[in-house]
Amino acid sequence: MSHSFQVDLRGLVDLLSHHLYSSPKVYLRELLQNGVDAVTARRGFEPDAPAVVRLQPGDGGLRVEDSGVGLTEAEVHGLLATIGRSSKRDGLESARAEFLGQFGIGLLACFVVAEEIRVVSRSARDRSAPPVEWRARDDGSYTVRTLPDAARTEPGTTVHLTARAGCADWLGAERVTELARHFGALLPYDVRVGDVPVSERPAVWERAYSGPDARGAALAAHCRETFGFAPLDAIDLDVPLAGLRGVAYVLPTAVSPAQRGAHRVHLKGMLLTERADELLPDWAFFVRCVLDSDSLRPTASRENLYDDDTLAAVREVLGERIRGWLTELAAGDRERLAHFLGVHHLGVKSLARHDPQLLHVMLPWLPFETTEGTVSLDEFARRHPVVHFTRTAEEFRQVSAIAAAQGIGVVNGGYTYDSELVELLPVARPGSVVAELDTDTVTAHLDTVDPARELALAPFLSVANAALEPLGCDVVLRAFQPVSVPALHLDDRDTRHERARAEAAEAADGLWADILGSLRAGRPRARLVLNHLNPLVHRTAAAPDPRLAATAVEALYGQALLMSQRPLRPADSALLNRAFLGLLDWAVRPLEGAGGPYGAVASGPYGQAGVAPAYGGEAGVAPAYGEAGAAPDPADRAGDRPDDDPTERPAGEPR
Ligand SMILES: Nc1ncnc2c1ncn2[C@@H]1O[C@H](COP(=O)(O)OP(=O)(O)OP(=O)(O)O)[C@@H](O)[C@H]1O
Repeated sequence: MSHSFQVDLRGLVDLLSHHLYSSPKVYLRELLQNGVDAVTARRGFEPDAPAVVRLQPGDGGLRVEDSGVGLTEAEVHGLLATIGRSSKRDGLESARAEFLGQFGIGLLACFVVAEEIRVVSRSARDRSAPPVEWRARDDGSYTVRTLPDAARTEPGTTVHLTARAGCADWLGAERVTELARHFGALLPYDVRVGDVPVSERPAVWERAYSGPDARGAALAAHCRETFGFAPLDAIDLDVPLAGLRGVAYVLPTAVSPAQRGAHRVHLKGMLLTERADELLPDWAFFVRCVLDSDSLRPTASRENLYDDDTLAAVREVLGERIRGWLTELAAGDRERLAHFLGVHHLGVKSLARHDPQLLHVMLPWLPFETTEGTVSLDEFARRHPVVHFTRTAEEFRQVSAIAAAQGIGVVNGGYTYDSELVELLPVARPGSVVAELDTDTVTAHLDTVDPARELALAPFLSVANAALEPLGCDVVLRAFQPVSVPALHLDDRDTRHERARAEAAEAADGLWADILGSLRAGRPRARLVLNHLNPLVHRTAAAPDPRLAATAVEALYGQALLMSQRPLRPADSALLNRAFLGLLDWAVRPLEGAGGPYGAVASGPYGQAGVAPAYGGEAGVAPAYGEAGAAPDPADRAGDRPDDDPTERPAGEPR
């Protein structure tokens, strides 16, 4: 024996109100939608039929009357009283396209705010059929009865809602007016609350204006009202073939490309959502849209867009439109383009990576940081036969001043998308040559020092190399501009990766160490290039005491590191600290003894205990290179100072 499902209406309403709809306000959208669909259905066979939906709040309830197709008694049983049955789904796909509803659950939304729904309807299809009344309660019971002819003379439907306890507000005049405007301002028919029209049609982007300025001002005002910002520009989105009408407003300030746009989408005039985030391609994050579409479909909650092929096609078409606007600006309105790029160059760069045509169009306008300031790649490529670039901003900072002084043009590829775009340059500008700048290229561009001079400085270079050995850094001597830069720290990513790998290999054991060892690409060395033209480097090389020279080289290393703006490792911070104190120590040393400018320190405020003896024993006697053997062991140096308290160094921090 077969049975039919029973429906617990209260459970169903609870499901809708708590899990499908975001707010009770949707009840009004469902009523508007049914009224509009009924008018559309009637006009399908009676084109001149009146097209009115009137909402009348009052007496703790709401009345919604439409001049639509109406229902016969049989249809009331079959459609209103059958959950999930819809007259709008029965026809062909093309028939469904005309209507807003399709699921057959909309009327149930009224039970979220009403305890009783009473419908009085008269069919336009069968004028001989009497008016019919359907009365349904939220416990699932309903009654149907026919009414005398006089109860409703004209075709159409009136829905009466009686507020559920605590929900009278939702049916009050103020709330109903607000909601009707919110959802229904662009509906195609005459929608009123009482006698006050709700409709704002034609939409602001479809109205006739006295000229472009008046239109621009109206759109700007609309954008402020809708999104709360004054747009940089407005892009028309009319694409009749795709059933799309609307406008995209360009944001006046930069936003993160990761931020999903909240667009306002109407379906056949009815507001579907104010938070559509899948409407545009990701790169178009610099606009906010208001759109009315005939082709897109809603999800069952009617609060978002159904993600299907149609949405993908719409995304494509809208992207095309926004791209077209950009191309037009580049061709004809440079001032506006510059203004736009000043704010949104990141979005355009992101787009240009995947769009050779746009890259070609925008290349003369997109700004890049280079050794010649902020210029376009186009212009830069014209000036430099080889466009060098760094992959990180930090590498750029390390080398930009030096590279510029040697005549090497470098682009900072460290900003988002920039290195990708530089690498695409040969595609956009055939014949251009692009090369990544590494430490070897920079060093190769620096002049070598006269071999005899370098030989004479060999003892100093040996001290310098020994001083930086614990930091994995080689010291080389070159002559370069600007003279004011004493030292250049070169440490590219490959070197750093290789060093990190080597450190991991040392810490690991067994198989893992072998694997890491087999990956070894070469000696992981950073490089400190001392500038032979710089007077300070001269004086350092001529320092009478190798220990002073070593401390000065450490300080030069620290300064070069700071200039490169690279994050400091603990070993680097320790070195900076040590070098600073070491130099201070050397600087104040003449105070020792009785001959200093402040008289004898022995009896001074510091007393005897404050006097630091010079390194190596006798105060003031500094061993020259060659004497006292090799350079001091940097690991020992700090420790043999009497005032160097090892307890002040953070535990585990390398010296
Ligand atoms: N005002 C009305 N005039 C004429 N028919 C109506 C009216 N309201 C509802 N109906 C009929 O009742 C059916 C069910 O309505 P309901 O609102 O539950 O679902 P729907 O509008 O078909 O779909 P959806 O759930 O997507 O809104 C409709 O398909 C329609 O045939």
